[in-house]
Amino acid sequence: MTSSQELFDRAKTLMPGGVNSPVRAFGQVGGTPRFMVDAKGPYITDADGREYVDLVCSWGPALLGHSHPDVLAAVHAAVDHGLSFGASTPAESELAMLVKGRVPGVEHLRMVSTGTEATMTAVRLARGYTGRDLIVKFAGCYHGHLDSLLAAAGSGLATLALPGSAGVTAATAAQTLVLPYNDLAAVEAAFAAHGERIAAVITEAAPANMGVVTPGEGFNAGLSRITTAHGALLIFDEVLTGFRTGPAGYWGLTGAEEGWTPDLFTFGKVIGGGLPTAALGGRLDVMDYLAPLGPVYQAGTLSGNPVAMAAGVATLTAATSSVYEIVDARSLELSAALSTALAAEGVDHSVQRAGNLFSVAFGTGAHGVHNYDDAQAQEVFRYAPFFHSMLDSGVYLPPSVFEAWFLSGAHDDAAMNRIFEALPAAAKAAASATS
Ligand SMILES: Cc1ncc(COP(=O)(O)O)c(C=O)c1O
Ligand SMILES: N[C@H](C=O)CCC(=O)O
Repeated sequence: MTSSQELFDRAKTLMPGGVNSPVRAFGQVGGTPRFMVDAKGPYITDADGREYVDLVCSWGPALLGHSHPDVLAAVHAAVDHGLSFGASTPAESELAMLVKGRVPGVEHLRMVSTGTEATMTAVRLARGYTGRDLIVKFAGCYHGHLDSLLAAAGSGLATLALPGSAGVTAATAAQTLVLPYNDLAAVEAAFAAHGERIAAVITEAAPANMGVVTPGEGFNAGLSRITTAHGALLIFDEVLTGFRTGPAGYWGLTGAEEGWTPDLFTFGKVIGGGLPTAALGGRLDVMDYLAPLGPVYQAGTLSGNPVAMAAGVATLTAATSSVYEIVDARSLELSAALSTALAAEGVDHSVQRAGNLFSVAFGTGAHGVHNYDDAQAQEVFRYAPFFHSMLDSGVYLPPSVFEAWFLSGAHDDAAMNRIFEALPAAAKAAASATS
């Protein structure tokens, strides 16, 4: 009996499934979730003292690696002045200025505590601003666990093979139109049929919750064009991609060059540097529709928490162009090595990429994954033996084939070599998997 097993057995008597977020439960890969007690740089250590190269990075926030000295120092300094004031602080504006400096389309910003709160508020704001009721989302895109966006939601729902969530009323579900990803014709058709009722289209800037999917050439630009033409808003969910795929997120790699800007952005993960902070921001006239200036209500006891703000400011300050260069280069190296190892064992696969984000899909061949149907049609059964082989070799991957792999600026040669050495055995395990 390992410490993780003992801790998991105890947790199961205290919490549903023994976890506080479903993907942590190893439901798709089986076995005992590792209980973690320490994380530094590219490594994470479990309760049994086993150290792993971490390719989860807290599901994205640890862009700089774990326990970055600048972030820890900023947090310690903030803690010395108190944990929470329930009042405005200078650090909120410092973080907002850093965001605006990177993403000029963010004219005003509202801090919240989780990505879910950011997207939930963006949806309410879009409805309030436009006076319309329908929201368009794409199958396989995950935007957090708000009722209206849980249909065909990817992430943990994909992992558990759930089409949506119980507890969402039919009336709420009916106000969400779910369309296939990467299909602009379907978007045009939805607007032709319901254009005067659609408040917003929400999309992951680059989907990473059905595995990674590359937005097709012109797809995001097309969403911007169509929504603008119909007086609807485009909500660009950068909770996962924001400040990770580049200094200005995925928009910085696409919209900035193509000359379009979404009406609203949502951010999470990296913006809080590992503490619970997220945000929504965008057009001034839309954002100022929020209370106290406007009629759309939103609030939060811990919003703009001073310790979280300090972590966010320190993280964005330390995330210089050289950090992005490292993450981009490591991502290319690792996805190439992954593909080489799988090909050597004759495993049909595609490495799915969007900026520096990537994931693997099995049995998808030359076609790859372009939407949720493709993602669900893959040979999911090959991932569990692949995952456990990597885990046994000291590499901690996301415990679901539908999640992205995350690197950091701290993934040095030693960490990368450990991953490279683990790949051949894992590829062999994937090759011999049976459904
Ligand atoms: C694209 C995207 N949007 C929203 C969310 C929700 O964020 P949170 O888990 O902080 O509520 C997530 C991840 O969880 C995400 O990946
Ligand atoms: N896919 C999710 C976020 O990006 C995984 C994190 C979670 O829900 O626990």
